[in-house]
Amino acid sequence: MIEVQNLTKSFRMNKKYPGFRGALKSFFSTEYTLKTAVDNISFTIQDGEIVGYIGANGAGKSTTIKMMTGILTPTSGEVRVNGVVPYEDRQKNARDIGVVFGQKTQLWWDLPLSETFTLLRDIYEVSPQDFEERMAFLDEVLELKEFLLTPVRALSLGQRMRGDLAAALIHNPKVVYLDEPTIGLDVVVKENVRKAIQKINATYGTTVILTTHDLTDIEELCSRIIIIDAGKKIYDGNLAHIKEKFGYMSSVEFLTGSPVLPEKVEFIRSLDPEYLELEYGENRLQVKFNRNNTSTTEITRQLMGTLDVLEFSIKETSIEDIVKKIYRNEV
Ligand SMILES: Nc1ncnc2c1ncn2[C@@H]1O[C@H](COP(=O)(O)OP(=O)(O)OP(=O)(O)O)[C@@H](O)[C@H]1O
Repeated sequence: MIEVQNLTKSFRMNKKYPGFRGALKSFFSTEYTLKTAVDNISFTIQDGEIVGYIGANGAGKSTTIKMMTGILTPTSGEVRVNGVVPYEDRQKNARDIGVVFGQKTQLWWDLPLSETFTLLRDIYEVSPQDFEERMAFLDEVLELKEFLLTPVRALSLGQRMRGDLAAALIHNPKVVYLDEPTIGLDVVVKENVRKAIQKINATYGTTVILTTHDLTDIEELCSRIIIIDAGKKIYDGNLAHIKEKFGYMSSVEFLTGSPVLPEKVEFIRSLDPEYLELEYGENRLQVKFNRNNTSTTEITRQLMGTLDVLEFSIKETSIEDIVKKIYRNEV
């Protein structure tokens, strides 16, 4: 079980002054400002859960994960992972967790993947029999065989990510932290990685904490999500509840040859008075609406007549949109 209680992390930063002289002054100054990246967050995660930990850029996700994995010490509050305080007992904690940072590899760059695995086997003191079993399972779910002997630097991004996942799981950890595990991958590899995560969770009851900006990752993997914004927890609950509200949200963007005049487009609100939002930009208009109330075709048809449309595209609902809605207490 993971218990996070009143967790807070503030960073001290040298006060910034403008210009070159200002930069020098900041460098030698003893004045500082405090940035609170994680602000009094509490939650409990049960064994075997897959929890999506989501929020906009800079919301405080990585900082929370770093405290949960023991890389950072909180300013106040506490984390316990199966009774261990990660930043106080880093070695003990490391035996029970696996970590993947999608943006950075933890594999040895010049070694073939297979040697990284044997090194990890020795570091974690995995018995030869357990290692064999584990590798067979990981090969089955992640299809590693074809590139096991390739040096990591020569792997494609998708192969590298599968290798990173396998490396994080060799010692059969009870908890894995996956920070953007599908970032930059193509659709097919994303799907393979998701399937592997599901299978690992189902077979070994591994607890998974997942941060991602990809809504499909969340939909396919997480029954529970925790949403944070500006360091604070703003939602903790069922994904079904969020989907009911936002699963039908859609958005269409128009690029125009001349500026968009609000008085010419505001009439569109009548198609979906409950949800429709208009976002104006320079020669650009974005219309966000609920597909239960109207359709992309209807909106496009009506706006084609009044706007000087060069191009239009349909966009997925983003995490940022959902966070904004929650902030307005619409959930
Ligand atoms: N070492 C640090 N020193 C100062 N500020 C920091 C430090 N690490 C993070 N921050 C700040 O804390 C806030 C939260 O950062 P964090 O990396 O946790 O966000 P995030 O939700 O993971 O964002 P992203 O989705 O972009 O990775 C940001 O404003 C960031 O600039």
